Amino acid sequence: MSSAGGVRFEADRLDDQAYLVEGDPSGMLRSVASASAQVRAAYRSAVENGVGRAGREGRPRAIVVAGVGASALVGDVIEALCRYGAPVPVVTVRGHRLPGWVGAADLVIAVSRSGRTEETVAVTAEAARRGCALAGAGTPDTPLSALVERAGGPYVPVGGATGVAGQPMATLWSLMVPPILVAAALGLVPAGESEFESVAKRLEDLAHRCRPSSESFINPGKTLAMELAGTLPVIWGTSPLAAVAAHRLAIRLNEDAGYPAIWGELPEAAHNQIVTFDGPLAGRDVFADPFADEPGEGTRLRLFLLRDVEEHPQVTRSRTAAVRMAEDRGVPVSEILAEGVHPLDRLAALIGLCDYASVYLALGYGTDPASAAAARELQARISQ
Ligand SMILES: O=P(O)(O)OC[C@H]1O[C@](O)(CO)[C@@H](O)[C@@H]1O
Repeated sequence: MSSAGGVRFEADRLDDQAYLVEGDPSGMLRSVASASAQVRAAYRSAVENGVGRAGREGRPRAIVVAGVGASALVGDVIEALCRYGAPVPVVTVRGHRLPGWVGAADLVIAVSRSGRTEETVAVTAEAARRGCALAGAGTPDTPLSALVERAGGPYVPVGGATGVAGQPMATLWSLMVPPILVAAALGLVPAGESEFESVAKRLEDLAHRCRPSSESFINPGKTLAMELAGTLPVIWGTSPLAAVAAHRLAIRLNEDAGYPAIWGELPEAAHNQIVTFDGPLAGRDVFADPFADEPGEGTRLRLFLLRDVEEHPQVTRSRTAAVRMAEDRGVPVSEILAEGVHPLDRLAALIGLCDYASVYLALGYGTDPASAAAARELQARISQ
């Protein structure tokens, strides 16, 4: 048993079927299980809504993806997919303003589940004023959809769902598939029906293995949640794409469980975050833990390596050395190896598992994974 902020993580809860329903009133576990359905539906909807027209006027000079939070990860995924093979730069803008260089030769893809997020709407409006080509994904009949449609761009509607199914964190795949298909229409990413079907199958398989009725000792989602519990997680990706999954896990932990997390990417993290293995938060209790049952129990640093089979050889050396160094210093390490040939398959393998782990972690702490109350409070405070 571990505790944080006076809230106990109770592993038993993860195998208590009644609690998994009661403790998750909005059905976040069901929304994670819907990932494969999201992929299939978003593929159909993107095709029906004409994402293919993005390629008709030739390639843009650059692609800018506008979004914040989970929606901004879509830009990071496209950037990671395009980084080494595509002749077009991809930049994600998480803020209110477009960089000065963006102009009429560029394509701006706006991503927002709500279609109303202040930053994303502001950037898209600025892009429209500068004459950029626009595309988008999110809720229809919103300020965002109006901007994209007025500019003649494809806008792929994402659900009309309310509750947890309407939350950006719960709809990553619905938001991600259409912009990737825009990049595919531009010849930048090899992704079509068969690739997305394979992603859907992988997510389906994970949903089966991580289902609530599968017990902790054979359930990889519950196992990962138990490894996360009581730690300050340092999550590293070993490739650009795996780093997006690391970022995704960190922000899911924040939003689902109110849990802190540090994420990074090798080789960069080997130049700075590795020093934390020698720091005051490593290898022993870091927060006084009034509920600890055993001496030595409490929150401490733990390294989570999200591994991609496509690692730079020097990253492989760096990772191997970092694991040894962590073990020498008493920092526990969990490694998750992404399976799959296509990069999207490997991304799905990592994100699919991490999404379950994050929700199970929240439930183990008795937290409603759909509340994200502080983020809403802040938005409400600044919108007045
Ligand atoms: O996709 P949207 O609706 O623009 O929301 C962006 C982000 O804002 C939040 O709703 C928090 O304010 C996050 O949950 C989400 O990832």
